[in-house]
Amino acid sequence: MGTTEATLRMENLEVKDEWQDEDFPRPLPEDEDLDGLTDNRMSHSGSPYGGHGGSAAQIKRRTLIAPDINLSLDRSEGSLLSDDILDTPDDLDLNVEDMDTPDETDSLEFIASGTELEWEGLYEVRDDAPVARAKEAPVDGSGKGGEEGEGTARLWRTVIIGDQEHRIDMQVIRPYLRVVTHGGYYGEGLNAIIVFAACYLPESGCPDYHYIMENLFLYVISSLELLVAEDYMIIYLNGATPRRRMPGISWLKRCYQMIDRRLRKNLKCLIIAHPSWFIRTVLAVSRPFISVKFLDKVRYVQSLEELAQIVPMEHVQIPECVLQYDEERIKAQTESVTNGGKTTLTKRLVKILPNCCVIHQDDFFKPQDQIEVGEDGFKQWDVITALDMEAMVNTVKGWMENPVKFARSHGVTLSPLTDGSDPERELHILIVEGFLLYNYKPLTEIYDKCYYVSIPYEECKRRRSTRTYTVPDPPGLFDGHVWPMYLKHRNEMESSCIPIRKRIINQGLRESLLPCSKSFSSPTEYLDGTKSKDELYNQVYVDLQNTLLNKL
Ligand SMILES: Nc1ncnc2c1ncn2[C@@H]1O[C@H](COP(=O)(O)OP(=O)(O)OP(=O)(O)O)[C@@H](O)[C@H]1O
Ligand SMILES: NC(=O)c1ccc[n+]([C@@H]2O[C@H](CO)[C@@H](O)[C@H]2O)c1
Repeated sequence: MGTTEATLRMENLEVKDEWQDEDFPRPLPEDEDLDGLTDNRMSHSGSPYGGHGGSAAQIKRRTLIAPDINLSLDRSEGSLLSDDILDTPDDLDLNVEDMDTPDETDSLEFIASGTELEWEGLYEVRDDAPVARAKEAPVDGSGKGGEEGEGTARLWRTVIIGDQEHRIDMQVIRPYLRVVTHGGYYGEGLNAIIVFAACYLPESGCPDYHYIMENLFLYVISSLELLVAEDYMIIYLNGATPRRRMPGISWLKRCYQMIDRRLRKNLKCLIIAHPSWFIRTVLAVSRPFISVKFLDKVRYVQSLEELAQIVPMEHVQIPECVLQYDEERIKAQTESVTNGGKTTLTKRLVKILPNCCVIHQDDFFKPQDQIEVGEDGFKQWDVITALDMEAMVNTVKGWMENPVKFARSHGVTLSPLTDGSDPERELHILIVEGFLLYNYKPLTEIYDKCYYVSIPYEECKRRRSTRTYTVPDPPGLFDGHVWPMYLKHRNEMESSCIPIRKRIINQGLRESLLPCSKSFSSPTEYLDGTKSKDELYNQVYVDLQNTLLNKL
């Protein structure tokens, strides 16, 4: 196999002759090397980390020495083995003090002081070369050391992180090595794509779970050190990962904290594919503790198609189960095509969104005897004074002040992130649904995400004729009052700078307003109410997910 000109610039990284790379995910070589590497690493059959083909060269065993990382394998506080880390997988106490992001100065410093490690050596790893040997069996009390010598010599990998030397038990993590892979490069230069496939993680109930995760942790950290030369992105494939395989928060937190400053700063984007509510909620509740800069790097994609729009996928390995998961999700979306309408839509959204409360504007109509009668002889139902808006705003404020209390008093079941977690810190959503929301200033100021459903005059009239409100429409109400009021309010709304992203084209429209609150801040979405109910639902659901995730 040929060499590559690519170089790693690794601050204070020392490479010793103890690193054996056979199982290690490697950066991709230059074009001419690609095929050989792909054969081994891009397929999912058999062991993707088997030895490379091609002419023999010498194995270079290397020890990576990364700077400024304090790792300890004892069980003292803060060490990898300490119970407070490993036994509290869902600990949300994210210390993100140092989750800062790159600035120009740091990058320059880094490049200036960087030690260059040439890829060349990494590709000259061959089976006929000297075998990496652990210096000694680990003294970890785990009994996992295995014996040195023939047949077991490759089972240990030595890495030096900070001042400490660590050995990775390669045997125990061998089934999980595909957790981290190199997915090629993006943009100009050596901007690596690192793929983290959560589905390959061990199940939390498996024997030696902590021991495996501890070794996997070291493996991931050292993989990152080796794979990342310049800026990089991580694709976190969350799909097809049952909860029992999800890494504990502490493990993820530890990963983040242990990677050195250069890696942290050079991380440009963390893409979470197929995010579950769990992952999203974790980030949501961690929001107060995670730096805004770091959160800005997080992007969510709902499908592999969406991922492919952002990332060159040529060398990104997608596990079979994730591919399947992706297909099933698309199917589910396509199959569910039917339905729509703002109340209908709201009812469906409430069922799927976590901790979601609803306030219906219609519930705030004043009693019939308080509704004014206009010059046209009709009761004026479609004006803001027909509604007790003060009461409505107070209700919205009640939710804002204490969504947990609000939810409980309205019979909304709260879904805790984890047993015993604090519901106050969880994500809460409020949908405010009504026909005259954007025309009432105290409310327009609180919406974070707005939807605007429109249908043409004829369709509106037709649908209305099938409805029976608590006070049925007298003949002529629609043309004499309802529709004219709609046009008036729409004009008012449009001229009051409320952002309607897609302007209404059809003159004969009646809108339903479906603003949605908490933690969103995106412009109003125009929805075509003539679409089927399912189409509308899918559109809003996906949009809400994306908006929520990207704005958190
Ligand atoms: N996308 C749709 N396609 C066909 N019919 C629909 C669609 N959406 C709603 N409908 C029908 O239109 C009627 C009104 O729906 P819905 O109650 O959801 O609307 P709304 O905007 O809440 O009305 P309101 O003016 O009472 O607030 C219902 O009969 C519903 O079944
Ligand atoms: N919900 C009611 O009490 C009521 C009574 C009379 C008319 N309406 C109509 O509801 C629509 C908003 O959902 C408005 O167009 C009202 O005309 C509602």
